[in-house]
This record gives sequence, structure tokens and C-alpha cells, in this order.
Amino acid sequence: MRIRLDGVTKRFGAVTAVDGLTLELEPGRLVALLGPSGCGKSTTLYMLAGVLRPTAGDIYFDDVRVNDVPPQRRNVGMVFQSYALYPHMTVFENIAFPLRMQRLPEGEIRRRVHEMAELVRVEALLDRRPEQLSGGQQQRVALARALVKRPALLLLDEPLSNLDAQLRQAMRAEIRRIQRELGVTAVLVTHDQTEAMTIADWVVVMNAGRCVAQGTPYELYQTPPNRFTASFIGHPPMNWLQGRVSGTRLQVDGLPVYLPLPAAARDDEVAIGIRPHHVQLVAPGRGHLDGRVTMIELLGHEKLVTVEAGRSVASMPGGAGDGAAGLRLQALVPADAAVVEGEAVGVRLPVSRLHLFRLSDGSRVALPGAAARRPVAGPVAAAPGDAVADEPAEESAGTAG
Ligand SMILES: Nc1ncnc2c1ncn2[C@@H]1O[C@H](COP(=O)(O)OP(=O)(O)OP(=O)(O)O)[C@@H](O)[C@H]1O
Repeated sequence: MRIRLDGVTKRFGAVTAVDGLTLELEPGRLVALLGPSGCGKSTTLYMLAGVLRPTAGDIYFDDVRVNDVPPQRRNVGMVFQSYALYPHMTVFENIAFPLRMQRLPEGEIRRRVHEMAELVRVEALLDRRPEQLSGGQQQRVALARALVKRPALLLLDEPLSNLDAQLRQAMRAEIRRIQRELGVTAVLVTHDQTEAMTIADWVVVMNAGRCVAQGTPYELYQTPPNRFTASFIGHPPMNWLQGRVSGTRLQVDGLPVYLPLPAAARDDEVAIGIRPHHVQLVAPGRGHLDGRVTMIELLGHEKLVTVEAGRSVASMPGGAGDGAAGLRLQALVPADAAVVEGEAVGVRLPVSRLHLFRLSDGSRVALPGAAARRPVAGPVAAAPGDAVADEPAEESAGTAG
């Protein structure tokens, strides 16, 4: 089923929870509504369910306007964070409940409950009560109950947030499998960007009741259209610097050099984002700036290295001097990279990996060739002591001024 929201607004007294939201969701897709707490995700979901009515605007299921259609007539299945299973009923009866409400014949009910229990893999648990199930099992049952009436739209409200990390990952894959197998259009609400990115075909990023970006997870990660999306998507989060574009020159505040851009852009003050795994650590004096390693956090097969460039590095060869005071960057490097806390390092910022956003409105500065590459296989970080390898001509820095 195709879903269309046309200028949908929801106000609760003085609070505007959803503000003129216009969206079109393709049939069969799993769409994630992603955004910080209070941005209007759940309110949007409840309007799709029919539990809340828009204050203004229209909602269409295929081409039918559903603003006035009550929840029970919308053919929507819903799964909540809290599972909301009926505690006094067995798993079988929980799953059968929506079919009993439809007064289907007993044989048909049995057949469909078993079919659904098989799909979500709870056939062995049909005689148990919810209290005798683990969180993950309860969530599977909730999913089966939402799907048993073959809804045209599946709504998932933070369905995995009560599960531990490992189970959450397993259930993500399960929801994806089941949604694909049934081909049902689904909308998932989450504030967890990893969840949205791993599970969804399409991600709608919301802030303050509005859609600020939408696209495939890959597009939003590779070329975030604005600063809000860039800072919200990706983990560990982007590093942020500030600077100014003039023609094909990028002057980063605190850097003694300017970086040549692959194409000219309008002169503007910019926020400069770079993901930690694109920050390269090199020998002091061999990068764009020098700093000191102030923290190392081991994350498994990688480690997150915090580098601060301040006044203390002014005297180092190639040091950034006073202008670099307060620059702080994080680099993600292989766990076995030879980096030591307290040591001086050089930091290289590959121009093609920089994301530029206008300070005025947060919009992306489009630069052909910049930050549009596919992710490289393998680490890009070099250990201190390594030279900056084969620096392409267009990425070499000029002297500021
Ligand atoms: N029934 C209500 N009465 C008044 N204000 C409400 C009501 N429901 C939601 N709001 C407000 O509307 C805004 C959006 O809430 P909503 O629950 O949609 O956000 P959310 O993005 O789902 O947040 P979370 O991730 O915390 O669940 C918030 O400011 C919230 O306080």
C-alpha cells in the first residue's frame, strides 16, 4: 500500500508535534522515522494508525483519504515497545485475538495462527503465557499478532528498545526477513540511527515535527543533505570544524594552511564535518595539523583516538600555533595501530572526505567529487611514523593567506 501524507500537522494545545509533514511512502518498503526525542515520530505513527487525527492536512492510503477512517477499519497492524500482550491469554490466543474479533471460523483461525507462529518462529511456545516468555519471544508474539490479520500497513513503535543489544540485533534481522517475506509496507519509529540504517529501505529524518531529510540509508550517510542529518547519522559521530570557503579554497579555522576544493563554491562560512574513520593519523609535521593524543578508547577491532591541537603544539615542527587552540578531533583507527596516549601526532584531513554545510542554514555545499566516493575497503588511517601516502595533487594544502 502506498502512503501519502500531505501537509499533515498535529497540535496538542500550544505544542505543534507534527508540522506540515509531506511524505510519500512506496508500497512494500520498510520506512524508518528517525529523529531525536520529541520530534513527532510517534505522533506521526499514531496518525497513521488512526488513533490521533491530524489538526490539518490529509493522509492517504493508496488514493483513499483516511483522515476520518477509524483505527479498526484501516487494516493496520501495530507493534509497541511494551509488547502489550494479553497476560491472561496463551500465545496461541494472543495471536488469534484479532481473528476472533473478525469472527473467522475456528479452522481458519487455527491455520492462520500456526502459519504466523511458524513465520515468527514461536510454534513451540503456543501454549505458554506471556510471563513464561523472554523479551525477544514476547516481541515475536506481538509481531505475529500484528501480522495475523494480514494488514496492509505494519507500524512499529520502537519495537526493539526493551531488548538487550545482542537480541536487538537478531530481532532487527528477523523483522526485516518477515517484512520482506510478506511484502507488507512498514513504518518503524526509532531514535536509534543504527537501527534505522540497518533495517530500513528508506529513512525519514525528523526534527521539530518536520522532515529534514529522506533517502536510502546509504545516501543519507554518504551525502547528508544538511548538517542536522550529518550529525545525527553515523557512529561515532562526525567531527566538526569551522571555516570559510572562497572559490576553490577552504580555510579551516585553526589550520595554518588552506585546502584546495575540487570545485568552486559560493563564498561562505561553513561547518566542516569529517567522520572519525576518515581522519588520518600520521607522523607529526606530515599532516594538515599537529596535536597530541589525549584519549584512546578501544572499541573492539578499532580504537577511537582523541587528538587535541592547542597552544602546546605551537612549537612543534609544522605546529599549528595559537590559531589551533581548542581543535579537537577523533580518529577511528585499527586497534593495533601504534598510537600512544600523550604522544604528538599529525592529522590529515582528506579533502574528498570533508562534508561542508553553510553556517547560515545548515544546507550542504555541493562539491563535485567531494565526499561522494564509495566507502573504501580496509582502514585508511596510518599509524604515526608512516608518511602521508601518495597525497593526490588536488588534496595537497597551500599556505594560508
Ligand atoms: N497527548 C499529548 N499532549 C500534549 N503534548 C503531546 C502529546 N503527545 C505528544 N506531545 C508532544 O508532542 C511532541 C512530539 O511527541 P512525540 O511523542 O511524537 O515525539 P517522538 O519523536 O515520538 O519522541 P520519543 O522518541 O521521545 O517518543 C513532544 O513535544 C510531546 O511532548
